Amino acid sequence: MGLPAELYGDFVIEDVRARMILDSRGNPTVEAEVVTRGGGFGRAAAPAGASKGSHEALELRDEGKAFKGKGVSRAVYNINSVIAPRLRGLDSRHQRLIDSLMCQLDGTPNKSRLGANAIVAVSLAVAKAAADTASVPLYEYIGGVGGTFILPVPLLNIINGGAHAGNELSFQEFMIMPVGADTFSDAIRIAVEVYHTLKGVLKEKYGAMAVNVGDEGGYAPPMKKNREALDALIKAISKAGYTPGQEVLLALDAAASHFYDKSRNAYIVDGEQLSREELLEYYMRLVDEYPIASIEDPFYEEDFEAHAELTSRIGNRVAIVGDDLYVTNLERLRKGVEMRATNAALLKVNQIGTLTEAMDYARAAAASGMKVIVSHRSGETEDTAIAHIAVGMRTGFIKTGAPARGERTAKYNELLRIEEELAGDAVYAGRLALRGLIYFYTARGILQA
Ligand SMILES: C=C(OP(=O)(O)O)C(=O)O
Ligand SMILES: [Mg+2]
Repeated sequence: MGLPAELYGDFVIEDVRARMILDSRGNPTVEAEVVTRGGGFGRAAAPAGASKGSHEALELRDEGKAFKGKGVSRAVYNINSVIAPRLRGLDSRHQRLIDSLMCQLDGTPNKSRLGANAIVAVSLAVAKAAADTASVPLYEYIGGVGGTFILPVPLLNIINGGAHAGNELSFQEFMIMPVGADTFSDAIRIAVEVYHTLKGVLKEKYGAMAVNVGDEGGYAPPMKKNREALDALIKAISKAGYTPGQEVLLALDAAASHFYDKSRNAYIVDGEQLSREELLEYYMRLVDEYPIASIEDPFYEEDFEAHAELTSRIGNRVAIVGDDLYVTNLERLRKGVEMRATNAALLKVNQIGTLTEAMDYARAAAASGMKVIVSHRSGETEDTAIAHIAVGMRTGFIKTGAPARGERTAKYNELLRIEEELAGDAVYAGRLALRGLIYFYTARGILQA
């Protein structure tokens, strides 16, 4: 069969170009555009982390004075002068081939020559251009037609701590999961009601300054202990008229590498020094006291054993999620699977650098029974690709900040549009997630976790 020659020609990449734009922290980042012969257009931008895992692919930054050494002119140059000439004339649908060509051109294990920021922007822009040429939305291009799409449960980070805020909270993210809704739009309404109610709760107890926001749009109150944040969330959920543990669950990103003191082999939590065993007990108490459904990076990024211990103790009722632990890297994920380190994996495309590698990682995680959470970075742009990846890959979960700040609402708003577009052909993952019935799209088809 195959497509007629004229149609095949439509998908041919005619141009690839790049520019510097700003991310949500006011830092330069790189944006790529791909144009196909048929007039298809794709534009994508690289996000940037603040609490990065040390095994992430490298984000190439300039060393000169401009932007205090944070510029991206080298990454932009690499797209325009190294990548673009090699991509022109290729079929934009050949994502795997194009991604591996970029990996070859780079030639390093961590994409340090061309920069993962350069590569990820092009990789996503190629997929968007191919989808546009085919006149299908990106989620459909990624996920294919014929199966029910799943609108993900959002994990909304509404209290910011750690590296994302100027307060003393040791955990980085205190999130809510509005599972008790029938639709994604209803889940967002619940989340917004809790977010706004939380503002009042925080003002009342900590004063007006407490509702200044952190990098991901969550409030950054002057709290000292993690339980203060959890108590505030519970109060806000109840005051907004919902039942914690039923309609709304809690989720944490401890981001423990950032409060791990290597020299003492100990964790500094709530101003106290805890051994790995004491931290494990601390988590066990927290999940008994609060309706916590998910804990990301509970231990520092090299301690697979401690993750495995926690997963064996509470993995039957709580998602233990690897972010800095896996950095969207298949090799590290495989080690995690072998050691049963976690039962869930975070997916950040820019941690590894190409859409193909990120999708391989998601499939491998799902095939081993792990839940997959598609994630933004703390430094974001208006790019909405991750909303499409979550729907297309039917991961059932997305974490993309508070329901405020344009770079975060860009993703939630895109999901609202997708929901409307799919109408009855999509289900909201909320109650499915509650019952552990999330379906994953895998290379071999649909798999029930
Ligand atoms: C989103 C996160 O933060 P960052 O982008 O700063 O790594 C995270 O740690 O999950
Ligand atoms: Mg994290």
